[in-house]
Amino acid sequence: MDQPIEGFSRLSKEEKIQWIAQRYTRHPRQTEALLQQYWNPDAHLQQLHDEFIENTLSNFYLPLGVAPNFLINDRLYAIPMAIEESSVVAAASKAAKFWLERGGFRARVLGTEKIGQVHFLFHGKAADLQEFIDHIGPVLRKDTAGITRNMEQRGGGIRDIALRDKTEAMPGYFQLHCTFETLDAMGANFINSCLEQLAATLVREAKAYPAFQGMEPPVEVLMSILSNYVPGCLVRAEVSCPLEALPAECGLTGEEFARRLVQAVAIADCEPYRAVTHNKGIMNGIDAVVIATGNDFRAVEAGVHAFAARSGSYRSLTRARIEDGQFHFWMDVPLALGTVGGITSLHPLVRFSLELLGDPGAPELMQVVAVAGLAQNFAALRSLVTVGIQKGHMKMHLLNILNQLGATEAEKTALIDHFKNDTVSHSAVVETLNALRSQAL
Ligand SMILES: CC(C)(COP(=O)([O-])OP(=O)([O-])OC[C@H]1O[C@@H](n2cnc3c(N)ncnc32)[C@H](O)[C@@H]1OP(=O)([O-])[O-])[C@@H](O)C(=O)NCCC(=O)NCCSC(=O)C[C@@](C)(O)CC(=O)[O-]
Ligand SMILES: NC(=O)C1=CN([C@@H]2O[C@H](COP(=O)(O)OP(=O)(O)OC[C@H]3O[C@@H](n4cnc5c(N)ncnc54)[C@H](O)[C@@H]3O)[C@@H](O)[C@H]2O)C=CC1
Repeated sequence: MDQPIEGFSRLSKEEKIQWIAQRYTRHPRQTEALLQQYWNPDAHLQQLHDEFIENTLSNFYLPLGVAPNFLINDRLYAIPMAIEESSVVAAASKAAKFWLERGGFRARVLGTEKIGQVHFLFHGKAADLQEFIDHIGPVLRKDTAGITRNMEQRGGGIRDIALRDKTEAMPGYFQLHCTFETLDAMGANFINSCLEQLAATLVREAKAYPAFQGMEPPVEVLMSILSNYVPGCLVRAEVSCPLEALPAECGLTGEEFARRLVQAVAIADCEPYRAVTHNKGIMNGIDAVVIATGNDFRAVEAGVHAFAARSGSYRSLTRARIEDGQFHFWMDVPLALGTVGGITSLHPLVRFSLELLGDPGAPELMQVVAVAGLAQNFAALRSLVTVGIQKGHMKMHLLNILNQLGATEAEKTALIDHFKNDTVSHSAVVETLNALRSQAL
């Protein structure tokens, strides 16, 4: 019977690789060579990357691309994008060019409020609890002063601490629902440190509170954790142009093109099956920049999709309308991002990405990321309501297919030329490559 391993975390990286390769792979020597092939030759740099996570075996390459020509609030950006999917960077680049010629993107931060909660049980009267929380308010602030001092000096800190009664959802369940300002930090560690101190103060003061004597325990804290749902940490990205400035594509007038875009967004707003893919396309843009700048894309994804469902059904993140001869297209999206903290100062390519963006603060990065998402959605919808997604997407995917087939550089050049005017499909590429190879025999 397969045996588990004890003390894996204490093995050296080489020992970990050896055990994994021998235990789980068909050709252990080749596995070891493969994992070592992806190590960086600079041992110091490799150690830095090893230490980002636990049980590191190797590095996992993700392409880092760039989309130039993004005019955002009258400033030109080249946006770094880390993503494995073909056509995403091309689509963003094409959308950037399109709107560059039409006044560019506008973006503005609507709020930067972060959320954290202490989840606890209390089985007395809610009114008594509210009186108690009001009573210990100054102590809650005093006990967290050591944690919040520097953040407050920067203008941030704990904004509010409020009792929330959740007993209708679960007997005895109450929250300290807290709001924070964390400036250029995403703030998870700062918020969680504050919450754990608030919880300790809550328990300590409840035990000493006269009205709670005899309650054992008066308060039971279950969890102290930030929320990744941040509807108050919101940024708006938008574009607009006169209908006549829209391209007459595929025989459509600019107005007909705009109408189809508005209808495509309306479908994503009323049909969840479409909304999920519509928003996935937006996240192609958002995640690529979030990853390139060393931010936590899991936190962003969870919060954005919760926001898309805030009405009670899952809907489009973007909006579109035609008004007074103008096409308007925009998105409000919650983004808790950091330009300090996490790995933002550690990872050399993250530092490159932030430098590429002009070393923005978190509010400016929020705007760039939101614009990348809006641009991605525009590019996808522009294809979907005209020539279809496959023409462009598969044109970009062609190289992946040719690499899968082991095409030579000469064969790649010939087939890229061949498919300039034909829609790429895997079977068509195989047939064309085989015909080319049989001619060469
Ligand atoms: C793919 C394109 C851009 C081709 O578009 P095209 O018209 O064939 O490209 P082009 O050769 O005319 O070039 C126009 C511009 O596109 C960009 N571009 C063009 N080619 C490249 C390239 N090789 N490398 C870098 N950039 C490229 C670049 O900006 C270029 O300008 P230039 O640099 O020449 O001055 C277009 O068809 C497009 O935007 N399609 C949409 C593709 C897309 O949305 N991809 C996302 C993945 S599909 C998905 O997951 C999302 C989706 C669709 O499911 C979301 C949804 O359902 O809503
Ligand atoms: N559920 C979640 O989203 C969770 C995420 N994380 C991780 O937490 C990390 C982010 O945590 P943070 O507290 O943001 O990072 P952090 O703790 O690494 O750094 C933030 C600190 O930077 C300092 N700082 C310096 N200049 C600042 C400025 N201008 N503005 C604000 N702070 C400044 C402050 O001391 C601040 O507390 C991410 O890597 C994330 O993956 C951790 C736990 C949970």
